Amino acid sequence: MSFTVQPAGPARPNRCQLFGPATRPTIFEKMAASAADVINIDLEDSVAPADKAAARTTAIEAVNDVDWGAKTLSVRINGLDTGFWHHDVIDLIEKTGDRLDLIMIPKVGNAKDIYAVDALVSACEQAARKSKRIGFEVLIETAAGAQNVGEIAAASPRIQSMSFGVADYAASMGMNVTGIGGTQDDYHMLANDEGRTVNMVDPWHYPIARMVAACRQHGVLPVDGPFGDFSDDEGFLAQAKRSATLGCVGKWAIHPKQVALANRVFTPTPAKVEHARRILAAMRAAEEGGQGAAVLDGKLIDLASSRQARVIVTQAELIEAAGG
Ligand SMILES: CC(C)(COP(=O)(O)OP(=O)(O)OC[C@H]1O[C@@H](n2cnc3c(N)ncnc32)[C@H](O)[C@@H]1OP(=O)(O)O)[C@@H](O)C(=O)NCCC(=O)NCCSC(=O)C[C@H](O)C(=O)O
Ligand SMILES: [Mg+2]
Repeated sequence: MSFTVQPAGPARPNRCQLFGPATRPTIFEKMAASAADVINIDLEDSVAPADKAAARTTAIEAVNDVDWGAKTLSVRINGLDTGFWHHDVIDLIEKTGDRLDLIMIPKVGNAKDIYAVDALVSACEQAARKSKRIGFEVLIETAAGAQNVGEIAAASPRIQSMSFGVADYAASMGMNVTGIGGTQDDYHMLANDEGRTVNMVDPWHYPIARMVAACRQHGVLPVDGPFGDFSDDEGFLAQAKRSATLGCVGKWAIHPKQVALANRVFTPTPAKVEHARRILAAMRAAEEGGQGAAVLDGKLIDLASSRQARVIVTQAELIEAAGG
C-alpha cells in the first residue's frame, strides 16, 4: 500500500440513476416512486435550446414540490460552453430549499471547469446563506475529459460521483458509431480458425477502466452512463455486468424498465455476500493462527482476498442500511 491512503467514496448506494427531462413534469412522481437510488432531472441534452428557461423553472418546482423520499436528488445543468449553465446554477441554489443534493456537470474537460462551477456555487451558497453544500456529479464524455480524468477527479471535495457518457464520448472521439452504448458490430477480432470466428470486444472498456481508477484514487463513486436501446434488456445487463466487474457502483437508466436491471446487477447476490463472509471468517481464523494465507474451497486466500471480500460485504451492508 502506498503511504497515500486511498479514500473511501461517499457511503450511499448509487446502483441506478434514473434520468428524466425537466420538460416532462408528468413523469416526476413516477421517478420519485421508482426504485432508483439517484434521480437526475435533466436540463441539458434532452431539453431543446428554446425550452431551456421553462425547463429550469419546472426543475426548480420539481425539486421543491415533489416528495423525493430518501433518494439522492440531482439536476444536470447545461455545459460550460453554453449561455445557460450559470443561470442553471444561480437559480437552482437561490430558488430551491435544502432538498437538492447534487448538480451534474456535463462534458467536463479539465479541472478548471470544476473550479469555475465550484466558485459560482460557493458564491451562490454564501449569498443565499445556505448551510447545506451542494455536491457535484461529473460527466466524462469528451476526449479532453477522458485525457484529464485524474485531475478532474481531484478537482473539488464537492465531487461525489463520476459517470461515463458514452454517446457524447463517441461523438467527441470521432467514432464511427451511432446509438447510445452497447455492442458495436464493427469492433471485433477474427480468430485464426478456419471458420474465422468473430470475437466481439468492448470499445468502452478503456475509458471506463480509466475513469474507475481516477475515481478510486480520489474517493469518488464511478458510474456507467446510459444504454439507449431500452428494448434490449440482455444488452443492458451485459454492459452493466462488464462495468460492475470493472469497479463501477451503478449505471444510468433512461427508461423506468432499466431500473430493476441496474439494481439487480449492482446489488451483490446473497450467494456472493455469503462467500465473501466465509473468506473474511477464514482469514480471521488464519490470522489468529499466525497465518497470512489459507485455503478455502481448494483455493488460496490471503489478506488481499479479505480486502476483495470487504468490498462486497461493505456494499451489501450499505444497501441494507439504506432499506435494501
Ligand atoms: C426514452 C423516453 C423518451 C421514453 O418515453 P415514453 O415514450 O413515454 O416511454 P414509455 O411509453 O415506454 O413509458 C412507459 C411508462 O413509463 C413512464 N416513463 C417514461 N420515461 C420515464 C422516466 N424517465 N422516468 C419515469 N417514468 C417514465 C411513462 O410516462 C409511462 O408511464 P405510464 O403511462 O404511467 O405507464 C423516456 O423514458 C425519457 O425521456 N427518458 C429519459 C431521457 C433522458 O433523460 N435523456 C438524457 C440522459 S442520456 C444522455 O444525455 C446521453 C449522455 O449524456 C451521453 O452523452 O451518453
Ligand atoms: Mg452527453
